[in-house]
Amino acid sequence: MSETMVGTEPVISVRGLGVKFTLGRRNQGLRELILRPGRAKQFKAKSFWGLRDVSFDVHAGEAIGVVGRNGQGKSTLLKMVAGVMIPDEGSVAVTGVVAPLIELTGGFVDDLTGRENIYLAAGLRGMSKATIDERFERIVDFAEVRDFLDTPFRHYSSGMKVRLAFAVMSQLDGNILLVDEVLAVGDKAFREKCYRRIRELLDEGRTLFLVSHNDGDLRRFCTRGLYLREGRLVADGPLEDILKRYAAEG
Ligand SMILES: Nc1ncnc2c1ncn2[C@@H]1O[C@H](COP(=O)(O)OP(=O)(O)OP(=O)(O)O)[C@@H](O)[C@H]1O
Repeated sequence: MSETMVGTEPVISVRGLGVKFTLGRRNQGLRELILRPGRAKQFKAKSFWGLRDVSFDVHAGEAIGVVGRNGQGKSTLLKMVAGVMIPDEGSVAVTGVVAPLIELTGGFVDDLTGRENIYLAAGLRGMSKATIDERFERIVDFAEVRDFLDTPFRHYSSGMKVRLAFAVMSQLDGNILLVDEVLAVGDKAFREKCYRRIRELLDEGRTLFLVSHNDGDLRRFCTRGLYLREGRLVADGPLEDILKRYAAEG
């Protein structure tokens, strides 16, 4: 954290955050199910904490890399900051607006054209029609889908889908940028373009949360790291220290 941040209010404040998941676990194999159908409805619910006792503050302009092995709570943490999940314990306070570059194509509709999806996705995230009109060309240029604008989204290649979704989301005005593995998708040229766009957004003073398994991507943007293990925040500090610790334990 720089000297100027000391004393300023955090843009994200997470306190004692806990999220509990319940998995429906079938108690019988298929054989049992067929041979003894009367007992086929026996299930055992299994609960576990996806996140537990997580606390930290983030100040405006910080760029944070979130690391941890598969299934340790990284995406869940970003979803909590995005406000798309409700905590079972603790709290997440966010000042400002979040631009979530997570589950990118989630809000896109297969039957609508690229053009319609741009208006729908940006509109749903609070962008006015006038602003979308104004940024439309920029979005289309970035996504390189001009020839497919009036084609239904379902006919886009998977790379084209992600390109269009990233192009829309990265034009949102949110002061907090959440990026979850989108850089792992797409070809090299598109990744470079995403890097440039993220750098621009950072230079404008946005706050970044980046989940990645790629140390190069983390080092490129982030100065601070959060290390999650089994839903617990086991380390929070300078990115290099966090990467070292993760490498030693991972
Ligand atoms: N809605 C849900 N219901 C039940 N379990 C869930 C749900 N969402 C996540 N989980 C579980 O919570 C744990 C943490 O998941 P999460 O997606 O946050 O991990 P991650 O660290 O992002 O993993 P990866 O590196 O594989 O993307 C996993 O065991 C996952 O299966």
